[in-house]
Amino acid sequence: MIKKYLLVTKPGIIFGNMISVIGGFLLASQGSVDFSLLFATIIGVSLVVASGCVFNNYIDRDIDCLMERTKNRVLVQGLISPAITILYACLLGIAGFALLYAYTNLLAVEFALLGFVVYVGLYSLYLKRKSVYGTLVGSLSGAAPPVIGYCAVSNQFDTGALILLVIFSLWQMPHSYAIAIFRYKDYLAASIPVLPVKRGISVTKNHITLYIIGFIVATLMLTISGYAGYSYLFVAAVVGFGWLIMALTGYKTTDNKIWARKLFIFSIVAITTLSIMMSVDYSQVAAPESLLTFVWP
Ligand code: HEM
Ligand SMILES: CC(C)=CCC/C(C)=C/CC/C(C)=C/COP(=O)(O)OP(=O)(O)O
Repeated sequence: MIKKYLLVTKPGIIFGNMISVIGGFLLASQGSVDFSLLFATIIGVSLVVASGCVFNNYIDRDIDCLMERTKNRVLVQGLISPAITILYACLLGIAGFALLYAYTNLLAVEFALLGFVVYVGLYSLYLKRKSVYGTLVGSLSGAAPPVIGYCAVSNQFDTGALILLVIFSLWQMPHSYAIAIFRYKDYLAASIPVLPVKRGISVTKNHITLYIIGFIVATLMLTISGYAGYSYLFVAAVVGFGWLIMALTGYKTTDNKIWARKLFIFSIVAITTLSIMMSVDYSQVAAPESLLTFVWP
């Protein structure tokens, strides 16, 4: 009974985002951690992400039934009624936003709202089905959780927050493209315009290589800008160049599916490792200038 209500929230994605929330939060904390704020931020963001995922699953029922990977999902099987699904998604979202509003700050709430609107509104409702740029727009939503974690502490969108946004946005492109390659038949069957389907696997390999190079530069900028230390820099360089070398083997591989699945698995290892390293190897920076002070209208 309960299991279907857990599965419909995409626990794997929630867990992955939780790691990046903690990474952003601890990076901004710079050693002085407010654990009650951390707990509220983790739960609040997880509830908002869960809400977004339930809405996404509700919206995607018609295409999920066409893909091997998703055809057995809870809503495709009709295990939860549409009305209950919508109510459940709303309750998760209300609880998450209320928690963030009560215990964090308006800037964090605004980034949660941004991530939610981009994921459910722009990506799920429209771009995923209509545009090859859906993944690029979707990556903005996936970059929201670590920025929420960071801003829950900093209460300002400074250079550190911007670098986090860029790191996580760039990371998601090879992550998603690798999936789109090893799940190529699924996306073709569901007519989802991901890059490999629209422009071919060779072009996608070029994009993957360029995005990983951009990702490496962005990850190193955290240390160069004084937000993270040299242990983080070393690990970021090893992980980034390891991922790049793995990507480059794609130009010689005889089996794109196996190569892409390895690249996807490495993407999870990469982002998890970096989230941990930025949590433990921050550096004491002077109070950074705010780049962007969102004000609530
Ligand atoms: C443009 C953004 C993203 C896209 C299009 C995307 C797409 C996907 C897809 C389709 C899967 C299922 C792969 C499979 O099972 O074959 C997946 C798995 C996964 N993704 Fe992403 N993802 C994105 C962002 C993220 C973010 C931001 C995180 C966390 C930081 C994340 C973490 C994971 C994890 C942990 C898995 C494996 C667990 C699972 O399959 O549920 N992804 N991703
Ligand atoms: C604050 C907030 C709500 C942030 C959103 C965090 C989040 C869920 C990021 C993932 C973004 C994304 C495009 C996932 C793929 O969805 P998909 O529909 O392509 O995946 P699927 O085919 O497995 O359903």
